Amino acid sequence: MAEAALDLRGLGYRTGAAALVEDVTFDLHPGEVLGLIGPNGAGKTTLLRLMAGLLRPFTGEVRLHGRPLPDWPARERARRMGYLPQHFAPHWDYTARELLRLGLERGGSAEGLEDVASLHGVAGLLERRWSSLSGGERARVLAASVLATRPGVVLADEATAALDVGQSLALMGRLRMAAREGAAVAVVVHDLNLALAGCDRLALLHQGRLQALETAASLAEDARLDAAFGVDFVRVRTEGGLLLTARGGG
Ligand SMILES: Nc1ncnc2c1ncn2[C@@H]1O[C@H](COP(=O)(O)OP(=O)(O)OP(=O)(O)O)[C@@H](O)[C@H]1O
Repeated sequence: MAEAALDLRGLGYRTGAAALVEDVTFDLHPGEVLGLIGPNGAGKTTLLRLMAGLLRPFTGEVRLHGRPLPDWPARERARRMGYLPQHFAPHWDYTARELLRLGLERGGSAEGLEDVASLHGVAGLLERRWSSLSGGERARVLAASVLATRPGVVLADEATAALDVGQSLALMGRLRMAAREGAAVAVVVHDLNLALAGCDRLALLHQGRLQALETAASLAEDARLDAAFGVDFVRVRTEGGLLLTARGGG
């Protein structure tokens, strides 16, 4: 496998006495889409923010292309990493065009704005102000402004949460496209079937700890999934792979 784009070693984070992330170690490789899954409060957002360098770990470290994150000049790091937050509110009521332009400038990209908008399915929204966009439209514009710069590492926190099923699949497709072009992608996904369909490997977090890190197909069969979510999953075999459906709380 290619050299890691991001490597996490013994990563830990706490507030007061509570450990939000504990002893997490894994590599994220160019060309892969890694899904971060786990129940509410498992530590997925905290882990993603540690990976993005937005939080400083209490233990361990994150390295980007072999170099510790704090050693990267902020601008260089921002150019190499695209971060899609769970919640985003711009400081100003920008139009989608302005947000896309800001994204392209931040990434030092020479790509044409109209081309990028078409590629990401937001050409029809360019003149709309942020305040006028629906939740799903905002998510699409935000994703476009981050992916437009073709960052080498893409970290997306529940980027599909506000999207309908078609748009969710389309966004997962764009993350896949970024990976094919060489990006290392980590995405927090709540919809397990979307995660199974769209990710190469899945990292299962529970109570701040990495419970499993396996191929999506393998984790789908793993009883640790049921244990983490407190659910007996029914596994339905289809031509496209396993589908998970929940039987009820344990
Ligand atoms: N600043 C903070 N102070 C105290 N506790 C926090 C803080 N930030 C997060 N937590 C707690 O840490 C745990 C992990 O939070 P995190 O947002 O990382 O979980 P998550 O897996 O992303 O959850 P969800 O699926 O609900 O979005 C939660 O119990 C949360 O309440």
